[in-house]
Amino acid sequence: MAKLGIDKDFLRDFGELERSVQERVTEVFAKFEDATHAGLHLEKLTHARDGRFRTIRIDKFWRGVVLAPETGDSYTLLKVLPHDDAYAWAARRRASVNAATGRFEISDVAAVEATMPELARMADRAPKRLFDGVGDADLVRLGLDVETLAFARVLTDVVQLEASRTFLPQNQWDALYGLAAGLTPEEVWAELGVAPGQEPYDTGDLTAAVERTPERVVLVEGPDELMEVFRHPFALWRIYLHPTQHQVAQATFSGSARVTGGPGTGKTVVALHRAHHLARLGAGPVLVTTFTSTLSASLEAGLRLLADSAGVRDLVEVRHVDQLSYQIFSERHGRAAILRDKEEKDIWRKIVKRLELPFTETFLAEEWRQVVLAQQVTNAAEYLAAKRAGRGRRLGTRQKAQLWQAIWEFEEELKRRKVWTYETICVEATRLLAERTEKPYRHVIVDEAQDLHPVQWRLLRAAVCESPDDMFIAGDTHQRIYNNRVSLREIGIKVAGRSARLTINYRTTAEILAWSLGMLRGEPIDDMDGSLDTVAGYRSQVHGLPPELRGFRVQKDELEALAGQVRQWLDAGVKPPEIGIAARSNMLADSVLTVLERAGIPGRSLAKAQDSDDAVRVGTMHRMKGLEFRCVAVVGVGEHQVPPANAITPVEEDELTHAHDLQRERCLLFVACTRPREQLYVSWHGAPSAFLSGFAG
Ligand SMILES: Nc1ncnc2c1ncn2[C@@H]1O[C@H](COP(=O)(O)OP(=O)(O)OP(=O)(O)O)[C@@H](O)[C@H]1O
Repeated sequence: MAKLGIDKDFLRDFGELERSVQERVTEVFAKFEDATHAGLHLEKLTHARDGRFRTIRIDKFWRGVVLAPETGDSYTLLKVLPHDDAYAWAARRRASVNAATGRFEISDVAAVEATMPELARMADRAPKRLFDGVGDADLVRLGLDVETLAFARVLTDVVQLEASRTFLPQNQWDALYGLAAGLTPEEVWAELGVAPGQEPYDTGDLTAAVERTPERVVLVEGPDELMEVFRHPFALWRIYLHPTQHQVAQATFSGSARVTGGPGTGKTVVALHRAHHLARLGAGPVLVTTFTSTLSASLEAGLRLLADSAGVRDLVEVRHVDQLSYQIFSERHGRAAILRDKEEKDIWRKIVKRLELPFTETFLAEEWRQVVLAQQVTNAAEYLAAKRAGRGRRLGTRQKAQLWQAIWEFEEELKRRKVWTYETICVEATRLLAERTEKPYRHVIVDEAQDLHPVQWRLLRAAVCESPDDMFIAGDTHQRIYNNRVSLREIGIKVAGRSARLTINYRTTAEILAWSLGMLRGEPIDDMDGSLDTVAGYRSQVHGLPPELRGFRVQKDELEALAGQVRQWLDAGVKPPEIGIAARSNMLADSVLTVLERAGIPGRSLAKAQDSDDAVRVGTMHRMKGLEFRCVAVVGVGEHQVPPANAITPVEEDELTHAHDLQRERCLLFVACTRPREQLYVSWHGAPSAFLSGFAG
């Protein structure tokens, strides 16, 4: 039976073809098997560099370009173009097999030949070349063929390399780009998904190579599968995974595992694929969880796109972690009365006053959350012995005794009022789960892991037995936006030796990514497992405009200019929901909504938006976590607004917490700035935020 492969680049083009052409393409390829048997429709090119390219008639005007094997009957659809363009496209190119990865690649040989002489001339005059520090043996080991090696040797800067992305063989370009981004040959090797000691592949067997390239070619067995691929042409992540993403999503781990990586590197994509994979294996229920309802709704939507059968879908449950703890709690105790933030502050305030304590209520609340709840402290002796690693202010025994008295009174007050906080519900739910011998889930998958509190981690740990593939954790500590710092080891989650790091950003442009990363440079950020995380090697392969930074004298001018910017995006054809506006405070987000309304632009708060709302999304930076838009404006990034004074513990109260607060605020701005796919606009009035120093001009 003939096998048809669909190349990733074609699927992207397919989404942009006119509907009538899309329908015709679908019809032609639904009958592809008959067509190839009849041997009628595939036409050989006369002046081809690669004799294996064929064209196929779509209609009078359009032609498909198909790669046909020398033997066997597996075909790959590469392009659909107007007649002459299709022939010209195929005539310039060659298909090959990468010796290191075994993957199939296409190169635009004509472009390589046309560019080489000028690059060589420039290289002769240049003092240094881009890959002077890497020997031929390493480049060959990384899969470079003779032509690409010669090409790499005349490159003098990374801009030339970036410009060659469209014509060099894909994996070979990836290897060069990884080296140019500062990765070692070994790191590049690992990223390409090549096992250590892997023998070179047979570069003559194209059919095997196509089958070995799932990140680029999806093989369809019949018309139904074909329709399914064509149904969501822009959701490429459903079908084509980077080798590292694929490996992590499908691996069998002897225990818990995790994936890390910068913004937009596909951690959520991997988490979804993993959930799907584990559900397919069918060992038991899979929980997919995270820390907010907005995020769990977007995970749910992603899974709906991915899960192809009801059986698989039924095994996966998506819910955010507080929802899970509340459910377990309420099954036993019924509804819980939740203590509101304001009430909590009042209780602490009264205790401070009554005991005449030299601490603020914020300090006490943090001490309760970050020490007592985080470490399951239940009595004075345990509190005296507890680690206060994340807390800067040193306390003497007498002060600790005072603090314990305050915390004890607070907990007694909660009991007296019969009220709960999300954390105490979580603690109780964990206790209930610990009593059960049957755990509710066989696998737990956590997204945005950096923002879970230790009590939430304990709940999740208690929801699944320790076993192979029990927990899978996706997160990025550079995007931590709450004060929750956790050591996975201390919670009983061991991921050492079972971690993967993603480095290619699929969301944002290289310009936006580089600018945003500048904001974090030099910040020491933990990796939740006893070491420091790094941003080394993060890169994007797409280019666009640099971020636009604008300062104003007063807020009124800033917001008016924002409305003008949004109008400009809309006029350029960006749809309202593809625009996101982030502000540090709810109040500023509300002002933005008012200004948009006055300008006649539909706006919707992210807290209330439904998928179907045709409006610009406006919300706090916190709400932007995990989301993405074509264009993003981050407003109010002034010296007094970011960070806001009330979010930063005074240095004289607690030095370490002060530093952590600043880091968290910096990361929050980083999160907001890494949401756009195409354009970023950042504005302020008065002096810019200190976080922009060195960037804002
Ligand atoms: N293999 C892939 N092919 C195409 N697109 C991809 C791939 N992997 C991820 N993407 C796209 O990249 C974008 C970012 O992916 P995702 O949200 O999973 O990243 P993330 O690492 O979780 O991001 P963040 O940490 O910033 O929330 C999404 O639009 C996703 O569809």
